[in-house]
Amino acid sequence: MNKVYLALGTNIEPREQHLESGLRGIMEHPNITVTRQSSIYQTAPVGYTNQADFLNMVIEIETSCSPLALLDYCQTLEQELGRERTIRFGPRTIDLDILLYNQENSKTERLIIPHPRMHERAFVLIPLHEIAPDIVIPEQERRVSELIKKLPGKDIKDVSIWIKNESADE
Ligand SMILES: Nc1ncnc2c1ncn2[C@@H]1O[C@H](COP(=O)(O)OP(=O)(O)OP(=O)(O)O)[C@@H](O)[C@H]1O
Ligand SMILES: Nc1nc2c(c(=O)[nH]1)N=C(CO)CN2
Repeated sequence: MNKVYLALGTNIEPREQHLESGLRGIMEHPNITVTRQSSIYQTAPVGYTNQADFLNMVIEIETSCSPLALLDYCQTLEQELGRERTIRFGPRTIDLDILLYNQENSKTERLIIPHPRMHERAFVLIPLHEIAPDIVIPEQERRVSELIKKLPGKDIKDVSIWIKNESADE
């Protein structure tokens, strides 16, 4: 079995529903077991900043799928959930990124593992730290708990725990 970390993100309403649909899609795959999931975080947009805040989370899965099979499946789910690719780093109903695949280091045209921007993104490192603080990021050769300390204070302030509003579902 392979231990993999995935990042989920959405900034189009209804954001919680999109996150839940993405998570459900992952759970429904016969060869994937979700073993841990972080809290949901509300995060200010990074990169292209003229867009709504995101909800982000990170999950740990065990899977017999290859990295490329996993990428195919994530992209199919993104399509099914109505993601349109327009602006780079722009708004999306659901974004599913592969962060880590065991301790592998690989670069192909379609897939780079570890995800090339994960080590500098508070919206990835903070949820990842909640579920796997001691995991080492290959290439960086640093634990998540060390990388998080290098984040600028401003980036950390842009990430806060999202408290689910139960009454919003009624
Ligand atoms: N680790 C990875 N996880 C997901 N996609 C990846 C990865 N490495 C490379 N890619 C490639 O990146 C392409 C663009 O992905 P996507 O549209 O999700 O980017 P983005 O979400 O806008 O930006 P970012 O990758 O910075 O989160 C995908 O088509 C995929 O082939
Ligand atoms: N806060 C936040 N910002 C982003 C995100 C994201 O998931 N959360 N995803 C991006 C492209 O993948 C670009 N910027």
